Amino acid sequence: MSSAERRWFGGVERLREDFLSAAVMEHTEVVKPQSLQELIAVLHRIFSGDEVNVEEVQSIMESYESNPQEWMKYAKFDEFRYTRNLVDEGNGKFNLMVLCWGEGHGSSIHDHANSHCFMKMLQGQLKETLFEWPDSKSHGSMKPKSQRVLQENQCAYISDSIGLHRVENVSHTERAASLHLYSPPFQLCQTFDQRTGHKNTVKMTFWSKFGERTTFETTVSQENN
Ligand SMILES: N[C@@H](CS(=O)O)C(=O)O
Ligand SMILES: [Fe+2]
Repeated sequence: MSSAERRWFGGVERLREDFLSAAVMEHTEVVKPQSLQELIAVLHRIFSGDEVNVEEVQSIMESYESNPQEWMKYAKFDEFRYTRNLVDEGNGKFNLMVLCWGEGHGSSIHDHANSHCFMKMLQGQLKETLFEWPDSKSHGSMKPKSQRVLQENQCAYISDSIGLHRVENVSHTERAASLHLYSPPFQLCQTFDQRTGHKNTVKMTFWSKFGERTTFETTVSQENN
């Protein structure tokens, strides 16, 4: 590409960014991000204020059409459990990450530390099972409230007021990848024993940050899977 062409493309990109910013500010909500980079730019704009419009975030994340080339550098799988790979720190307002689920990998039943949690499928399918918060008096097992299979490009939402969930890649042949946004960001969550309802606080760690594998010391305490 010549430098003149580069300038031209740069100009077009800026125009598109201005358009997206204006659309988001006016809540026209018809913005379809054309790339992961553009999705991140729109999310920064949406989260620049103090309020979170759940439907708006959900619909924008859903309208991004997953393109593996754009998120491949974050998709680092482990043989034994699902991995959490940080993509963007959202100016301190949110964490955006790619979660990589090998065949049969799943999370424990957990909460989301009072944050909003958006979960968009990038590849494959994930089964989400919802649970009620266990009653402190009843010592019995936790019964599933509902279950659904999330399909490619779908974006689900959960928060502690909706309940708890377990997420699983039940496929024996296909891996899965999902894009998660948490606002505000958090590092600790609670996991629950399905048989007793007993809970534990666990630290959530990153397998990689910005496409670079994090060191052993910071990943050793991952326990939510
Ligand atoms: N909330 C989980 C992933 S999931 O099972 O929704 C996490 O951040 O590790
Ligand atoms: Fe979760």
